[in-house]
Amino acid sequence: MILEAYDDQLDIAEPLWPISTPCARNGTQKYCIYSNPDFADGRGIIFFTSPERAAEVARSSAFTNPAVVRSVPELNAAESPYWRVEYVEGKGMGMIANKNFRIGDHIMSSTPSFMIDYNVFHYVPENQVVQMEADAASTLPANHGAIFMNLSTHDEVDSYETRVAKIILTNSFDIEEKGVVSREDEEEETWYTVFPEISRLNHDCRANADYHFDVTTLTQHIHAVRPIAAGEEITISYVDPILPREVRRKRLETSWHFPCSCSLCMQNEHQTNASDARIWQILELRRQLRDYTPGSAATPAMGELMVSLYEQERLYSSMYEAYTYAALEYNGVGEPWLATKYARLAVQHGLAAGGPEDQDVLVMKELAKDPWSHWSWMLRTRKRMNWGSAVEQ
Ligand SMILES: C[S@@+](CC[C@H](N)C(=O)[O-])C[C@H]1O[C@@H](n2cnc3c(N)ncnc32)[C@H](O)[C@@H]1O
Repeated sequence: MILEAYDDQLDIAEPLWPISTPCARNGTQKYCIYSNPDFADGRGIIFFTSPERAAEVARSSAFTNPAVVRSVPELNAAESPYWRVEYVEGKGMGMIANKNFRIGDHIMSSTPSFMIDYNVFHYVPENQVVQMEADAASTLPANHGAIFMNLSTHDEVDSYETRVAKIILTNSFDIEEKGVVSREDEEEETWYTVFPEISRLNHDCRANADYHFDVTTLTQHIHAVRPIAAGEEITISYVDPILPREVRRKRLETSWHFPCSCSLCMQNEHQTNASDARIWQILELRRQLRDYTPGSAATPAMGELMVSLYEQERLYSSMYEAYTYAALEYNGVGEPWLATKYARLAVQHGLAAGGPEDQDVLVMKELAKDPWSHWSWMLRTRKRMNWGSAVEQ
């Protein structure tokens, strides 16, 4: 692995990325630090990626039209009437609600400190990644740098370099977005991303808030997915919530290195067995409801059962999935009113959890507008009765 100076890059030059460090090269692959301290009115942002991706990022709307980023409410707020950062027993710092929130209420929004292309971890040796991350962190504007360097490292660290690496490891979200670099022919890419203020949110298997990323503003948004009372801790789920307890616990131990002590993990044996049984039933129902062949056994009653199981399981951030299944089943047998009821609920809950671009939200908006013209109208009936030329087998 060779470290290369920045100035041999072809198409990335000032003022797109005013600050850089030497690049790492591995065969034809090349990965560099691209830092822009002017991003989001002087908040700053760092990318660790290839020159081609950095060039595309710099052409995206968040860079070419700063007004779109500026228009986000509560953007990068260091303090807020909505929340405060406070020590929480057994979890380190956490975020506490300063007011009551209703489902769908916006809590906070933040732009990243770092966005690291996942390929970096495949092509650049670990010690070099650590050194480049450390060099990059020092390019953040002072205020942003101080917030970033104060984030949790989960456990003790002994050097500046390890601190930066551990902060990134402890606080990153996987941002899987087509569109950060928008090339149709590309597979969806993943960016390992730190949003500093949002990093104070601790885990709960039945979280009361959820997040989604807006690619046009490079912003992570947090919304309430159930009513939150002033004084309650605001939480998100670090793992897929639709997993049996032992699997959730193991994932948290392996990936996050803390034992799960949320209310769901601490239930007694009867409650745990009942919860796990519901999870297995949800997974089986999901398989049947996703089956669109003529032989599918899916019915509206299964959609209703799915909604009930999600409610019993307190799957607040996923409720919109259950409503979506129910809406599609009712529409699939020609019940427009119940289909519309569930489609509206799916949109209401989905906007908070998945955001306006979420696939279920888009499909449910269409269904709620006109169930009769929706692709799902009488789909089950048509398939089972083998009606019409549009029937796929
Ligand atoms: C993204 S940070 C969350 C904020 C962190 N507590 C702080 O002090 O900044 C993730 C770290 O918080 C701690 N953490 C988060 N959720 C937790 C939970 N439910 N129980 C115990 N520790 C938790 C773990 O140390 C984890 O590595």
